[in-house]
Amino acid sequence: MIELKNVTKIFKQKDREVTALAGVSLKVERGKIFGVIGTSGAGKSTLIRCVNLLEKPTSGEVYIDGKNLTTLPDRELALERRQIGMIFQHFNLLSSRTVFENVAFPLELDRKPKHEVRERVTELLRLVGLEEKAGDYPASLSGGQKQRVAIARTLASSPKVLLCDEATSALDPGTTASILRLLKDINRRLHITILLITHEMNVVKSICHDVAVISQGKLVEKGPVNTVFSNPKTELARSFISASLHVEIPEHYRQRVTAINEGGMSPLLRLRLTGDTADQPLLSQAARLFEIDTKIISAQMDHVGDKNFGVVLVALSGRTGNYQKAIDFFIYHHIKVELLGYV
Ligand SMILES: Nc1ncnc2c1ncn2[C@@H]1O[C@H](COP(=O)(O)OP(=O)(O)OP(=O)(O)O)[C@@H](O)[C@H]1O
Repeated sequence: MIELKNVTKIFKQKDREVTALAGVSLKVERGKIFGVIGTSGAGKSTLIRCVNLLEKPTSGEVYIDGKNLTTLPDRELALERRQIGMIFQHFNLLSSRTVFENVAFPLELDRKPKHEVRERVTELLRLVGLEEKAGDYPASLSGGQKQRVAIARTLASSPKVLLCDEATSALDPGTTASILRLLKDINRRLHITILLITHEMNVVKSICHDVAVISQGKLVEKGPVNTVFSNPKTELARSFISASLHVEIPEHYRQRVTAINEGGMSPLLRLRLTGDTADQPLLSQAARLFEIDTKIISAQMDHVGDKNFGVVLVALSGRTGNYQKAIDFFIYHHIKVELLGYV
């Protein structure tokens, strides 16, 4: 449905060039939700803006539904763009228009008859759960409600593709979850293909089928979400996954932890479990094999599809001479181990 082939975007400034995208290729199958995740400046906005040619790629091709947009004359491109809806972090609503009038706007531009506009807008406001706000102005709405209006407005043109540019970044976690549920619902019910960009792995985890990780304008990793979560190949993907888990050293441990073992102290380890390691009872196996004890201090396990992953903070005790053997055992079984200090 969406295909980028070797897309490069170079911004030319007075004294230098910035390569925002360097040979990006990706394919989003019809009816799927595809997430692109990356840190600030990685090229996410440029990538999503290249899909509807708000930014013209310096080289490479962009296909929507099999049509190469990069070679279309402006008039045809304008027609194709109607099939591509877009929502933004800051909603971009028209403040002088009511909720109803905002959603009606694209239909009015299309010169649809009044009764058709009324019917369609009412239906869309029902879909996003805002029928009662039809006469209100954007200023009186919450962030989540504004984003619902923006979604309804973009759906008014019956797009085949929806591009979401950090659509939940300005929202609190509860509102984010409800907007993500709405996007998932739209994807399922209206069969709209969604490409979203985000810096939060939770967004990807909640609704995406596939994910790509972008760094310095390149896609460094991509695949089905459960494969990437269970077996991340790059350090960057791993760090996004851990950031979606909130495992902190508790304050009373933080105060006691020392960099050097002052004798008889317990190593404090952070264990990152992904893929098969998360399904195996490796902590108790290590305990039996090496006569050590593992005290769990903090932990969070999560799952995507049928794959588990998680982070566990443990303090080792027991047979002191076997600590390193236990750590080697974990590493051998593909657990990522960090020694945080001694307590
Ligand atoms: N119009 C422009 N002119 C020059 N450089 C630009 C322009 N737009 C983006 N860039 C540069 O391209 C790179 C990628 O920017 P982009 O906005 O795509 O990143 P991003 O991942 O969306 O970041 P953020 O999450 O902070 O929005 C950055 O180095 C940025 O400074």
